[in-house]
Amino acid sequence: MSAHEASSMTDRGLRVVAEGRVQGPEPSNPGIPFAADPIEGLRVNLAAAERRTSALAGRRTVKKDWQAAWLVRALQCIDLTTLSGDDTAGRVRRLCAKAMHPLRADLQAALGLADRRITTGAVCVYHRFVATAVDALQGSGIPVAAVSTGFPAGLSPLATRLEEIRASVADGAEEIDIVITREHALTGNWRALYDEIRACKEACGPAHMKTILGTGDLQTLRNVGRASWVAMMAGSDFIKTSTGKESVNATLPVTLIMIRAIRDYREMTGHVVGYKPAGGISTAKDALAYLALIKEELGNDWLQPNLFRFGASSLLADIERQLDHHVTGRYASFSHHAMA
Ligand SMILES: O=C[C@H](O)COP(=O)(O)O
Repeated sequence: MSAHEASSMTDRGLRVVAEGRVQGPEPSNPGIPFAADPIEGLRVNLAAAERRTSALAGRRTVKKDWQAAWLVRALQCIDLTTLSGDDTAGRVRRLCAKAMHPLRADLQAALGLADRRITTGAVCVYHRFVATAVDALQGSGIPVAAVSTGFPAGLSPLATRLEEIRASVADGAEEIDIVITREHALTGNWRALYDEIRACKEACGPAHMKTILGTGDLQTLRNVGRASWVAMMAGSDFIKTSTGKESVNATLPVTLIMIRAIRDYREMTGHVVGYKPAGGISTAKDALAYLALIKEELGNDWLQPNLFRFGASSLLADIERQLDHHVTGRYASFSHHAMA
């Protein structure tokens, strides 16, 4: 198939990207005073959650000619992440270069998007590399997200975690991904969890706060739902599943519980909270299943980077590979794509 044929084939789908609002509503959540009722009253039906989500992964969620547009949108929602012990300034700079130009120019042109500025949603790094990333991304409008609370365990003293948040904001991070003390959730000490997250929110100042629940550590979906409520009541701008370091990271059933909590919280308070699944999401097919669930449960407003992000280190490579296939009809090897 020629690039021109592929381009007309995807035109209809890509109009969604071209005309869709990339800058839709922002999260706006000042939080509310601690309330025990939404936590104590929360019930979760595990079997129903699994039934609701099991079909998504298998079914063709989007028809072929819309897939390219959905995949480009998924790409725009990625927090392109490197969180390894062997991270270096050089690796972070390469990651930032990729975030600014996530699609090869020929591929972007073949998709009819040559005149669009397509970037990832953010770059996510350890505090040590915030200044490097801010410098590398200068002028791009791409925010830097920092994991700044003794990531990934989050067990350093609260004062140290708050200081780390303030230091990341001072270095230019516009988003802070905080990690909760899982012990508070596991022991039902919801008030302590609320106070801790509230203190982090204050330390974030103008930066958006994404609260990582460490859902794989929380033992039950009910705890996931309750921790989601506490995080939102305490003022989180986003709630996020995982650090990527737990043995189980983002899953669709966990997503269902968290996004329904977002929906119910908005109904109760009018406040809008974003969602970030993270960890282990590495294929375009996975990404499509998440987008389908978000669309069905929260609606189109959440299908844009202001309210939805994938925390992922390798998802971009597969998305680019699938888009390449869409355009050329052939699969390139992973090594063909930069940062693969
Ligand atoms: O928040 C992002 C995660 O740490 C990335 O996890 P991943 O490497 O499994 O994609």
